Amino acid sequence: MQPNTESRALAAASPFSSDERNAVYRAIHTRRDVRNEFLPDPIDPDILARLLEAAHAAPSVGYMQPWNFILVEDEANRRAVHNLFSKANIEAADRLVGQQRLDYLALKLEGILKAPINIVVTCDRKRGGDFVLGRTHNPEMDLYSTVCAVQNFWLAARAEGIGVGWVSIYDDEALKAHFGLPDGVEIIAYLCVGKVDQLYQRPELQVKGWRDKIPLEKLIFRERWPEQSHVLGFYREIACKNPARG
Ligand SMILES: Cc1cc2c(cc1C)N(C[C@H](O)[C@H](O)[C@H](O)COP(=O)(O)O)c1[nH]c(=O)[nH]c(=O)c1N2
Repeated sequence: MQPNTESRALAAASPFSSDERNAVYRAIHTRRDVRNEFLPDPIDPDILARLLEAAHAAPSVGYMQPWNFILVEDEANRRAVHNLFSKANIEAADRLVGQQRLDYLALKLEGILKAPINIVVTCDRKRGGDFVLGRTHNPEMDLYSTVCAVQNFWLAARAEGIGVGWVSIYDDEALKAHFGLPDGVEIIAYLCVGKVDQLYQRPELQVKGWRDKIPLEKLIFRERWPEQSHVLGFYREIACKNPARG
C-alpha cells in the first residue's frame, strides 16, 4: 500500500502485437464445449499446471480467490458421477414432450468417461472472512469470480489444444455429497478435460439445430433498457468485419 511500492509495481500497458491479438481472439472465437471429441491420452502435467495457473489468475471480488480444483481421474469415481448425470438427464428430458424430447435425448451432453480427467471447480463462500471488499451488497460475487476462473481455464485450454466440456446436469446436493464438500463450499463447474484433435467450428448446439446464435446487435442497448425491444445497427459493421463470428 506504500505509494513508492505501488509505482514500482506498474508495468507498461502497450497493446499486444497483431499476432498476439489474433491469438487471443482466435482462442476466444474457436473455444468450444467438448462432449465427444476427447482423445484418451493423458494430459501433460506441465500443461495442466499452466491451465490451473491461468484459472488462478482470474479476477475475484476483493481478491478473494474463492476457488478450489478437485482433480478426478479414477474411473470408478467418474462412473459414479456419470450415474448422477444419467439420472438428471432423464429428469431433464422428461420435462419435454414429443420431438423436442427425442431431439434432446439425441444430444451428447457430457464427456465424463471419455475425458481422461474431470475437474470440479468449487467456490468456498467463507474464504474471505467476514468482510470481502465489493461483496457487501452483492454476496453472489464470489460465485461469479469462480466462473471467471473457469473461463480462463477454458480459453487457455483452447490455446494448448486441450478440450473442455462443462457439465451441469446433475443433482447439486448429490454431487456435493459425493465429493464430501463441507458446508459453505459450492460446486461451480464440473469440467471434462482432455486432448482433442478436432473441434466444431460453431457451437455444436447451433450445428445440430437446437438453438441459433443471437446477432450481437440485438443485444446492445444504449444508455438504458429500451421500453420496446429494438435493434440497433450500432455494431453491425464491426461484427461483419470480423470473420471469426459464427
Ligand atoms: C454454465 C454452463 C453450463 C453448461 C454449459 C456451458 C455453461 C457456460 N454447457 C456448454 C454450452 O452448451 C455451450 O457453451 C454452448 O452451447 C455454446 O457452445 P460452445 O461453448 O461455443 O461450443 C454445457 N454443455 C453440455 O453439453 N452439457 C452441460 O451440462 C452444459 N452445461
